[in-house]
Amino acid sequence: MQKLRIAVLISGGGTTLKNLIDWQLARELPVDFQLVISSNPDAQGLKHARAASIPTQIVSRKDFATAQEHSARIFDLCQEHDVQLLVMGGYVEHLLIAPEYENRVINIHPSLIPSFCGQGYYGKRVHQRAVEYGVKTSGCTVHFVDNEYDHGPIIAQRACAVYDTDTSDSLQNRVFELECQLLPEAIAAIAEERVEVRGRVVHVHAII
Ligand SMILES: Nc1nc2c(c(=O)[nH]1)N[C@@H](CN(C=O)c1ccc(C(=O)N[C@@H](CCC(=O)O)C(=O)O)cc1)CN2
Ligand SMILES: NCC(=O)N[C@@H]1O[C@H](COP(=O)([O-])[O-])[C@@H](O)[C@H]1O
Repeated sequence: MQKLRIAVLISGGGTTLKNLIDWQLARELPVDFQLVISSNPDAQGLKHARAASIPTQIVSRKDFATAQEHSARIFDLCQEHDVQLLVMGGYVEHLLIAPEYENRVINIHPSLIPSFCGQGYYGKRVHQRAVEYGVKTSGCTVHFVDNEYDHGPIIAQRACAVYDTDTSDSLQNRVFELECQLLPEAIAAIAEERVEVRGRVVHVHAII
């Protein structure tokens, strides 16, 4: 099978990127990493990319007048590297999708969308607010990215319990374990051409 040419967008620790690299090294993910793009020159995640010999590019938001110009630079790089799928892993900037990349950008969000998502909801804040609200179930969501935060068609979700003894740290750890399975599974489904988008509804066809 042809491997899917992917790029990963990061802003910080790169824990999602590291997990994808580990899956690819274990030959459980049919992808070739073309590029890691960071919005932050000091992102720790860049070390994971360099250790895996993946080319890196820094595209800082502050170097561009508008989110549109910043996003356009990111998609120009994707075109130059013939990227088929762009994956957000802890990316915090607002991305405006180039028409040719519609339904070719995905994100993993650490809650069950449409709960605890949108502007201001990223990283540990998501879990802090879920614990404060007292929900009994949380989880993670992989979705296609459109021009609104955490709004595009949902590809897959996985849930876990939330206990009244949980802190934002303990919940983050439990959800992250789910993320480490769900995102590679979703990417593999896209690579195997098993994912079909019909309006807002995504059909993920099983392997027969
Ligand atoms: N067009 C889209 N862009 C982005 C999406 C998306 O779904 N559509 N997802 C985010 C990732 N994300 C959660 O999954 C997320 C990240 C950041 C924010 C946020 O509130 N950001 C702050 C700025 C933070 C900073 O610069 O340090 C803000 O906008 O005020 C919300 C959701 C990535 N982009
Ligand atoms: N709203 C998006 C969001 O909150 N993403 C979350 O950032 C973490 C990875 O960040 P890292 O790569 O900086 O470790 C992941 O848990 C991901 O779900």
